[in-house]
Amino acid sequence: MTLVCMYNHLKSHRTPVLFYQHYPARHLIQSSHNKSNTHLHTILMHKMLALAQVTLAAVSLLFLAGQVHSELFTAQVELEPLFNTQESIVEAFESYLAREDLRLKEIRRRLLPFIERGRREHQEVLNNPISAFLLVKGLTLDLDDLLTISDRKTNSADLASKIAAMKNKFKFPSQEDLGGAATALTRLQETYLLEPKDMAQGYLHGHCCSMSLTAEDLFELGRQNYNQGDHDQTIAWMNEALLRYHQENQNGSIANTYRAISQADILEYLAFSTYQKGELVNAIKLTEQLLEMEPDHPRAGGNIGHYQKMITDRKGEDGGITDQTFTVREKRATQVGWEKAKYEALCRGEAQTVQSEAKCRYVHGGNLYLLLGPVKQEVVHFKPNIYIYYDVLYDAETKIIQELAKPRFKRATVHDHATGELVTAQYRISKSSWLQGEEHTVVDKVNRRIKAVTGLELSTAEELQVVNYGLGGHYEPHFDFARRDEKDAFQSLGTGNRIATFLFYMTDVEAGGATVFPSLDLTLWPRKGAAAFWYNLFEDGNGDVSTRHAACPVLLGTKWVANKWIHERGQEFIRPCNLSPSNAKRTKDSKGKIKPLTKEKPQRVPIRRSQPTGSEHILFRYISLCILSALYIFDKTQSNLHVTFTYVVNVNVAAHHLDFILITPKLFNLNNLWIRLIQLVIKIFNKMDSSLLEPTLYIVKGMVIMDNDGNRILAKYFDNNIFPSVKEQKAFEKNLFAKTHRANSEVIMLDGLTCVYKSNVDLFFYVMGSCNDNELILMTVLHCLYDSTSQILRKNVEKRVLMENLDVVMLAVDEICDGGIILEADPNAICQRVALRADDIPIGEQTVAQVLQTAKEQLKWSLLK
Ligand SMILES: O=C(O)CCC(=O)C(=O)O
Ligand SMILES: [Fe+2]
Repeated sequence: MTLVCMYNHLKSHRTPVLFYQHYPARHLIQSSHNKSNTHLHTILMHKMLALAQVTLAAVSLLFLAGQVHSELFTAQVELEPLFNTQESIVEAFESYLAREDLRLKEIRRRLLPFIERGRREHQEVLNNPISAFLLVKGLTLDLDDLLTISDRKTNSADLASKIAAMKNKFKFPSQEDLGGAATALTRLQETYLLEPKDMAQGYLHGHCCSMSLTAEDLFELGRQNYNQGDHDQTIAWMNEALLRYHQENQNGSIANTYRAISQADILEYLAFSTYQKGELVNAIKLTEQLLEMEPDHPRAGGNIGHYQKMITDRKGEDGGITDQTFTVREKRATQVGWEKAKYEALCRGEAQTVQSEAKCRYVHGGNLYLLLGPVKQEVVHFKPNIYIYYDVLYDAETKIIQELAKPRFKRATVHDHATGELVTAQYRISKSSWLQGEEHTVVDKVNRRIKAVTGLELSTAEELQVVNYGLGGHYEPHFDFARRDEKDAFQSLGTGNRIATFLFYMTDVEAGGATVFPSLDLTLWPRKGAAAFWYNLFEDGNGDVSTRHAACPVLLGTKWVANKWIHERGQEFIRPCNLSPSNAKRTKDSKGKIKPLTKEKPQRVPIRRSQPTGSEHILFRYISLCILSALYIFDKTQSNLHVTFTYVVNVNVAAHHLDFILITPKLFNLNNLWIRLIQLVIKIFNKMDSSLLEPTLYIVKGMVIMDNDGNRILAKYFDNNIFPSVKEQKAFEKNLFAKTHRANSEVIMLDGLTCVYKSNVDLFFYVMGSCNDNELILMTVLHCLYDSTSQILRKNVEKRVLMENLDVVMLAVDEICDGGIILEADPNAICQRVALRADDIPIGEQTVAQVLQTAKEQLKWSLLK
């Protein structure tokens, strides 16, 4: 009976309660609501009543009665206003404390004559009638005054009413928010296998440091775990709470009288969870400790008897579960099943398989927008094909989308299979808004961009959904498409099922928050401005169950995404139905894991045109540059153009695509073809009204050649904004050399620049571009720099020979690139030109500066003739 009673007592906390649930004033309130809590509360009340916490009782009452806002924890942005609330609360308390200080000072002042009289010779006081009068007055009138001042409640009442007034003005979290926030920590702990002892000190998966937790905080987290029936976690948290309690007592950081919990409270949970785990001997030990601390404890004695009886009934067996044979991970897998365990492992960045065929490329999909700025596509998974597109959302657009979404945020819902209704669920913690294309040009632009990149029809797609994840916000494994047995799924829309998902990442997430595909062993880490894309349906219209995916809990930082669910209708000619058996549903193995399709023909990629080959990528980019260059020259001179550029474009307007013809680099007169071309380019630009990526001619930021000690031999920077002084340039070069001279790769990102490099014997060649630039173009420039140097040095690419021919190499650098614009990428052409110049002007007779000046002049005139 006793035991049942205790169990009930503990169980009675299952409903979420305020954080300091044991705070005396709150006990007062709660115990009147909840009879079963009365006993525990009475004990604590006795301890605390002396404090006469009228103020806090009033404030707490206010929270229970007042207006509080729920679900703030479901989106990070919703929590921001709490700082205002907090600030006002601090202000109100500061003013209360100042007035209380004054009051206490006054009491002290009025007490002084009492003390002084007491110190004087008693007879002396009595001999003086004035002093004697004051003695009498002191213990009558003055005492009354003192008591009145001591009992003055105006300050606390004022504080309470001030805070009461705040409820209409500021946002306050609700009990549900508190529960949600605590559950979030538990979720993070489970998913990322965090240790309570690390979390207690403010460590999150190696990320330091949030605020460390007090014994009361730790106790509350333990209690939350208890309420969820997780006794291992309860024990872990309560042990930490106990430890912290002792530390705090030792260093006197919390006044004992004001403590919201006692050691006995912690021990009670600890003992009971230990019992729940079946570890009876330990449970007895803990309960005995509890009894030592509180000999009158109402349940402890009875429980010990009960545990002992259980041990006797089991003939001395403890009944404890020996967990030692399992690792934490194995145990978790047995607790939560295959899929969740895999999901969590992928969230931690474990268990990923990188497909060897995965590769990056530039694609345009035959789309006019993308021809001028092809998108960077990475195929991160084949069958099903999952793509990442980089730099497809600008920061400025992200900001606007966030601002549009915020005022309309609603808690994200899920589709209830059984009822067909949209409901909120613990397994999806975020807030979202839907944005229509018509409401803002940015939304419209983004929609058109999705259409351009995917090649799919968007008129039947859902609106753009913008999502902000909350505390530990996540979305457990789910399908984006509706299963056949789902009631009412998308039927009312009349647009068919969700054929594909396009998911923008609007933030980088500091830790956690990945998108994972448990069946595919695939983790996608959010990268600001990038987007993931995949088909949810096979070509026969059946759902592809291997696309089941999840959003991992956000461990640190902020996660915003925006997704577009594209529907079947309208895609009939773009992605025609295919009933081939290779599109049959995938099957699962005994563990529930999706079996890979062995003979399936490759799924159609979302790009309608044939994929460009490696050299074509570079070509596309050059073409766009050429078109722009043509415009640039056109702009400068208005007529009579002479063009020095390498590539000429022949435009096939009728077919709505551009065919490119390579023509040898020679000066030639502008003829009809060029005029037509320029007219067409203007037309395309008009049509585009905004290009996908803003192409620029100023691609190269700098070129450097260093020796194998990292000393600069030749350096040229084209953008003064990046490194305004030589000192900064040299610091950058030092860093660049340190990072690259031993690395076995050819490209790195440094100080926001993409740097491609190549080394030979005792020389290092570098070409730098901005981080948005196409590495392939930078690579081409690098190869041109290297190959022309090699030709100039007659294949002796070494420091000594280079120093002897430095002037000619400098000329070559100028021929390759002027002010950041690439002029030529063909080493043969470069060598021809520098040879010409070098012969023309006997270099020995001029300074290098003069040579360069002349070279520049010539180039300028050849451009603007
Ligand atoms: O946020 C993510 O990473 C995935 C979101 C998602 O799967 C969804 O909203 O359906
Ligand atoms: Fe999804």
